[in-house]
Amino acid sequence: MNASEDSLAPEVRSILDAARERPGGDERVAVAARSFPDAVAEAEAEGRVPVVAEVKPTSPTTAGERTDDPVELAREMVAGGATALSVLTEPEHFGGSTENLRRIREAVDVPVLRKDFLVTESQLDAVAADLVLVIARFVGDDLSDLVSAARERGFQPLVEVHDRAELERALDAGAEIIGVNNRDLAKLEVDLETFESVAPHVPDDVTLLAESGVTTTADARRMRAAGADALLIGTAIMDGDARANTERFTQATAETETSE
Ligand SMILES: O=C(O)c1ccccc1NCC(=O)[C@H](O)[C@H](O)COP(=O)(O)O
Repeated sequence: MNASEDSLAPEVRSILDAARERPGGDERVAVAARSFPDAVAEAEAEGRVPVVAEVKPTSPTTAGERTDDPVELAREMVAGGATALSVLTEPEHFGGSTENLRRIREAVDVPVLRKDFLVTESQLDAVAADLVLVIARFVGDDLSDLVSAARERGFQPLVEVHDRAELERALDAGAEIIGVNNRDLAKLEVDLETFESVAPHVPDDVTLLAESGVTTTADARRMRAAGADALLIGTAIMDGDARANTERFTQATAETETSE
């Protein structure tokens, strides 16, 4: 365990330990990815807030588990105007699976992000997706190699950062799609100021996501005003009617006041 890992919340340590044990795929995947930047541009052109809606059955910070068909949930999110979907594939702590992702990607035509805690190159080969998450804090010095390995397979890597030092590492690794996670993996606390403090330092040609903690349309507008090209929203969409919830966020433009 290095110093940075030492400070992780116990739940996150457990996620990381499980990730290190998880096997990779048998064969190298080759993906013809649906372009995420193009999907973001299309949403903007149509007057929708670009939302990446997350199929997240449960999590260490959520009570209970949503057990309805993930494919139906995904279809509802797309019907609500989601620009892309994020699908948890982590099984032990988030109730996800690679099979969920495979079925969802087959059922929808928007880009699909594989949301997992990947730490080795072979884990990229477990399932095809349009985007794959690489968390700067979890992969340490392997960040550049994992970004390259993801691209070699056709994935669009989404590099997740939490502070400026991680942002610099992501940029050095050649990241073109970056997510600033408002959730601090050391304490599991969410603070939207995290995005606001990191976003001004992100170059304009990067597609920038605000991740975690967007629970109201006011939060959505706040993240957009701070420079988010897209919003990654899980809990607030999974809690109740996924289509109506997604619709509320995709219509949360600065001009539109929507009720919560
Ligand atoms: O969501 C959690 O409880 C969690 C706990 C520990 C590590 C990661 C966690 N979440 C992963 C995510 O990145 C979120 O699912 C995603 O950003 C959506 O967040 P939210 O809209 O706040 O559900």
